[in-house]
Amino acid sequence: MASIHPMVLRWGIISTGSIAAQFSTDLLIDPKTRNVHDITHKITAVGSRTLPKAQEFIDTVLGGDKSIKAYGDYEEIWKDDEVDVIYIGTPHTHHYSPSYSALNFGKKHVLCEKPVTSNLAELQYLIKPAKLNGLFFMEAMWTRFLPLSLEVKKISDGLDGDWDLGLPLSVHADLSGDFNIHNIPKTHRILDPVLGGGALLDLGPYPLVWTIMALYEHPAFVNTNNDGISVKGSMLKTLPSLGGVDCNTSFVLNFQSKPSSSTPSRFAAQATLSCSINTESLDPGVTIRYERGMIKVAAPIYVPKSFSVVQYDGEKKIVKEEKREFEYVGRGMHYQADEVARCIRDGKTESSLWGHEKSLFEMWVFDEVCREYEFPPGVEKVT
Ligand SMILES: NC(=O)C1=CN([C@@H]2O[C@H](COP(=O)(O)OP(=O)(O)OC[C@H]3O[C@@H](n4cnc5c(N)ncnc54)[C@H](OP(=O)(O)O)[C@@H]3O)[C@@H](O)[C@H]2O)C=CC1
Ligand SMILES: O=C1OC[C@@H](O)[C@H](O)[C@H]1O
Repeated sequence: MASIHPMVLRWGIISTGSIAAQFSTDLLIDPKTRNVHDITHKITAVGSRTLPKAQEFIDTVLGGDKSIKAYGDYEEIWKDDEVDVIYIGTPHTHHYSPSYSALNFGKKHVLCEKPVTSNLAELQYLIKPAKLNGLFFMEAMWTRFLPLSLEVKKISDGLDGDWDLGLPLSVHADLSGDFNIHNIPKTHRILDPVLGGGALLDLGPYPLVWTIMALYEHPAFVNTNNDGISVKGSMLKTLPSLGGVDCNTSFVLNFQSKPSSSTPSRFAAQATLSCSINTESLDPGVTIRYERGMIKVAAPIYVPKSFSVVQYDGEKKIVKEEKREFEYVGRGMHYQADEVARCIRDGKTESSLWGHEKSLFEMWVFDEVCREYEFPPGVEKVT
């Protein structure tokens, strides 16, 4: 519905790397061109470790807009009264400190890149000041907000009247990328253990988000403090000369819950997930099998452009099939930004689609998978 006075959310951007540029570019798209009329986004400040980089980012990515302030450190961003919410796009192991300062000292809302922290303990420590200060805080799990994801979820949950696939039985999901690991500098964030290098923390969030959508959030899965969920992981690491980070990681999650009054069948499903930094993704990147059908999501699973669904009869004969394709204005990172704006406007401290509980679950899973991996001393700020 059109609003006469769209709420203007003022963003401060922390860091000037590749994803900060992509996210900021999506923020610049006029929401009206996306048929969004109730909120709008304005970047008011950019903070970098060096002032020239902040200014260069404004000049090259943000069209040289003179109204945007450039800062030569991150602290100035959370001190700025013209910033409502801070976007953090630093490497994984540098998510905790700026998030903590913004929430605790700056009393600013925060959207922080994935993985939200290096471990579960760090995340638990961030949620405390967020709650205490009544601030919105979310991991930038943009995939959860894509229109494609919302449609897959409706079918998967049995809420699309045209489809009746039954309960999910299994998820297979992979996100990989050939980062050319033998030829990039050892200081690249994908290899450097100090920056949280390796496959799991960088790519693992995406196979997991599809599992969370299909299984963890399924209306028939009754979750009692994760009691019905088990995790096992296996990591193949790079040679020490390449940092010794995880190169190929697989993890399996079992979800089981007893029948409830609303769901007479027992919920039992397995997710088999993988991520690699030395090879391409599998395509389709996600396959979800159900009692009476299957959904396949095309790679890349962080921003898929199509999915297909089939439904079977009792003899496993296909009775119905469909492929749906999607196009997004920009990269598609604005859907999560719109969610942030609406939550803040409505006084919410977390999103109902990707709230603290889901990020806590993600970091718990990663801690379990990482049992055989140790960060260099001092990298984890809370243990
Ligand atoms: N949602 C998505 O699709 C994607 C998310 N990401 C996430 O975003 C984060 C950043 O990734 P990406 O943009 O590719 O990384 P880049 O290396 O391109 O950028 C990271 C930026 O962080 C800042 N920074 C702060 N401390 C350090 C440090 N010690 N070493 C290096 N840079 C530092 C730098 O900005 P400055 O010098 O200005 O301070 C740098 O430009 C990761 O956590 C990743 O998981 C990445 C890609 C896609
Ligand atoms: O979030 C991400 O998605 C795309 C990948 O290429 C990137 O490394 C990762 O950080």
